[in-house]
Amino acid sequence: MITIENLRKSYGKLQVLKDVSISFSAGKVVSVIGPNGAGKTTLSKCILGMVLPDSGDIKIGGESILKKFAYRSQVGYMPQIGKYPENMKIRQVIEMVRDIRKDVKQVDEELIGLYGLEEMYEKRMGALSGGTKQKVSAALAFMFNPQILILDEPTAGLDPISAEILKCKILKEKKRGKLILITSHVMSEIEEVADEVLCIVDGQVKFYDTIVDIKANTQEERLSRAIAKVMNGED
Ligand SMILES: Nc1ncnc2c1ncn2[C@@H]1O[C@H](COP(=O)(O)OP(=O)(O)OP(=O)(O)O)[C@@H](O)[C@H]1O
Repeated sequence: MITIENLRKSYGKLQVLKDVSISFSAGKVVSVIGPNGAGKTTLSKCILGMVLPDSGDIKIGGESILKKFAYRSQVGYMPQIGKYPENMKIRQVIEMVRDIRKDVKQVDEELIGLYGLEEMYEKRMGALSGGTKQKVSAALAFMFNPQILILDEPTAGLDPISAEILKCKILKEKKRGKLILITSHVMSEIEEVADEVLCIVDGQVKFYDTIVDIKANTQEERLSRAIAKVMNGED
């Protein structure tokens, strides 16, 4: 579904992505892990078209997406921290985005309902708690039925019940054939929702494997220990 070929990106003298090549298939949840500053968000932003790589290519369904726009309607994004106009009400933000995406006839409002956002529609974005803002971001990411979802630390800041709702939604959409890339540092969460783990260290792919194989190869039941073993080269 997504093929990344020899991707490189530098910010000034800092080389953030160093020749990254990888393919992701539909119907999978892939957890993107790695130390702070490893290049995870930069990779996501390249796929989203928010950052232009210096060289290499990204293909979706076999076609290069670089400098193209139409494909973006197929990619939903939930940022780590959503930035919204402080004075707009939740209702206005949702209406505005719906207006931009008038082409989509069947909107998915499940998260709006499950998070009870309608009851808070008249609250201004600037007055919301961090967690409620996250719920708005999650609802918007899933709203237009994108084939690809990129979720950056999606449950950070959500209370346990709200996090559970989001995890169920992720699994439901995966079953419908979507590709979901999740950046997360929470191993228990990765274990619950992901099929595969992509580990990026210092701008390079350290490993990319299924959770089943990572555990089998390291003979570890717990994913955190299995990953620590792979990182230390003990498998
Ligand atoms: N717009 C930018 N200009 C300059 N440097 C940047 C920019 N965006 C990111 N960087 C740098 O690129 C490196 C990789 O950042 P990135 O956000 O991709 O890391 P990450 O793996 O997502 O980290 P984290 O786990 O902390 O979110 C970091 O050193 C960061 O400071």
